[in-house]
Amino acid sequence: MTETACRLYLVTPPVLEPAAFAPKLTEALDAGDVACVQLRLKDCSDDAVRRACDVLRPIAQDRGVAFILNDHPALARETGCDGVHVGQKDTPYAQARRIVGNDAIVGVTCHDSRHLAMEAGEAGADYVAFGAFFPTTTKDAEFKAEPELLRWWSELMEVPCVAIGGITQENCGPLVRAGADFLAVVGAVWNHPDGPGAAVKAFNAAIAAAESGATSGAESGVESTGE
Ligand SMILES: Cc1ncc(COP(=O)(O)OP(=O)(O)O)c(N)n1
Ligand SMILES: Cc1nc(C(=O)O)sc1CCOP(=O)(O)O
Ligand SMILES: [Mg+2]
Repeated sequence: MTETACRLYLVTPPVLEPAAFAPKLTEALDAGDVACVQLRLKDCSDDAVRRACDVLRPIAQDRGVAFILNDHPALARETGCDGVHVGQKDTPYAQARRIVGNDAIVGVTCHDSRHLAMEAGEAGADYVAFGAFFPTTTKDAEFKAEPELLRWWSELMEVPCVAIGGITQENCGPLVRAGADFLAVVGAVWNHPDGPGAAVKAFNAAIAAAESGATSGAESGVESTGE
């Protein structure tokens, strides 16, 4: 499996039934290169999060893919996740770090803000996330980011940056060329008409093409995908 400099960061749908979702996750991870999976469940109980972690975490970790929990540092630690992702309205970075420990991954949403990203990076975040780069139907995204932010960050800083929001196999090229270390994706993988495996393969090809300087078939709009 070819590993590109920019890698795929899968984020789960906000509502899922773990047993039904498990084969989809397996298909995605067995299809190509994925660096990380984030379990992002919204509007559900802590026990539902625990149950989903118990089913889905081993699928990722057995394949050497990091499993990160969104929003819940204490549950991330309790359930053996590799880390946690926190936003600006969630547990503050320093508290999340204290809860999960120094060996775990802590990623921080920074919207379109250089200031928030520098704060998070200086505090010790393992990555900063910028977005939304494109319109998305997965959530009401309040902020809009431009590829130039990724270029500025990656030229100046060592801390990896994640791009998120409406990213597809067709539109990801400029983000890859601007220096995104990871592309975080929901809809374009889980809603892909040919399934999540085909979606991961198409992302891997689009990222490799962007890194080699080519404009891929996907980027030129030849292939169609989910939202
Ligand atoms: C990789 C990544 N980037 C950004 C987010 C968004 O986090 P947040 O702003 O806390 O919003 P919710 O996802 O919690 O709705 C993310 N989850 N992952
Ligand atoms: C969870 C999330 N956070 C965003 C942000 O801008 O911080 S955009 C987003 C949704 C990403 O889903 P999709 O790949 O389907 O657009
Ligand atoms: Mg959050």
